[in-house]
Amino acid sequence: MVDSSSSSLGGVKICFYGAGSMAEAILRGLVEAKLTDPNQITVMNRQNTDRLLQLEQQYGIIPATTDDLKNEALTSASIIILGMKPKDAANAIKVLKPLLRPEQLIISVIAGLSIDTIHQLLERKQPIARTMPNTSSTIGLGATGISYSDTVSSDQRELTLAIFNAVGITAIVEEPQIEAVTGVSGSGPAYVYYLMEAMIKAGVQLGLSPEAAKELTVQTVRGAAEMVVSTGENPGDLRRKVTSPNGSTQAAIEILDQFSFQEGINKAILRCAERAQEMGESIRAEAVQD
Ligand SMILES: NC(=O)C1=CN([C@@H]2O[C@H](COP(=O)(O)OP(=O)(O)OC[C@H]3O[C@@H](n4cnc5c(N)ncnc54)[C@H](O)[C@@H]3O)[C@@H](O)[C@H]2O)C=CC1
Ligand SMILES: O=C(O)[C@@H]1CCC=N1
Repeated sequence: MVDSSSSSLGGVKICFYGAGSMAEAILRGLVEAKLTDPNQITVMNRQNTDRLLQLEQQYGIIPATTDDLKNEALTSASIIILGMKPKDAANAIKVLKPLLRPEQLIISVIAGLSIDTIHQLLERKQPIARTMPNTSSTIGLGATGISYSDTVSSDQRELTLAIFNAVGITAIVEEPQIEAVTGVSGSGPAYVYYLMEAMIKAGVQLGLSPEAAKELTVQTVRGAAEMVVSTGENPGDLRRKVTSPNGSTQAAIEILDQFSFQEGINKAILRCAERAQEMGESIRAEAVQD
């Protein structure tokens, strides 16, 4: 089920544990949609205080710059969002373990990290929302897959939806399908940018200025996506409408087929999902080491 509705987060305290690009995309959405008061949001990272102060200046959120402030932020939040890289996750979760109260909701955006591994690292069945957003959340056009542990209450499910619906659309999936979400939409923006890079390069090769090639490419990708949304037609049907028999588009598609374009995309997405699983297994290995 895909959902794009939103509701208010009221006075719920949210702590971003990790303050990188994904954390910023989400907190920016929350603040700009006025879903929560910025002073209900605390942000922390490992050591880059300048980054926290920049986020404070830009969004009005509260930076947790000392160990005491970090501990207080983690202890007092109703929701803790794990936003570190997979390689840093095991250590960060171990630090969190003695500070947590049983009813605090953990939302993870970390690729590959399973609910079971988080439970193992915490040695208890904390409520967990495992999510896979994407960077388009920055402009409110994100696509986020969400799965919940059994211990997440219905209020916590609503809060999770409110957070991610503030930055785009959401789809609730069973946990094993989160890797598929990573393959399709988590990493998906990168495939589209890669396609755009190739289109711009070819345009320049054919004599367009770099600026014109870029503008035409960007508008084409934007227009194509918007056509699917506003007409409700399938991408395949829309493609066929562009493709006149024996015309220039058909000639282009034949070349793409010659280079196994669709197979390439298929294999890329399958490998992406597999890689996410491998990253998750590395974190699990750290969890069982202790
Ligand atoms: N960038 C993307 O397109 C997407 C990323 N993700 C996931 O989001 C997570 C974060 O990715 P980015 O924001 O791109 O990474 P990033 O490198 O921009 O940010 C990571 C943040 O975690 C902090 N951190 C690391 N260890 C910490 C610790 N022990 N305590 C406190 N803070 C700590 C770092 O200081 C930094 O602020 C990753 O796990 C990734 O799998 C999910 C979907 C899309
Ligand atoms: O490349 C990565 O591992 C992350 C996960 C989804 C997008 N970026």
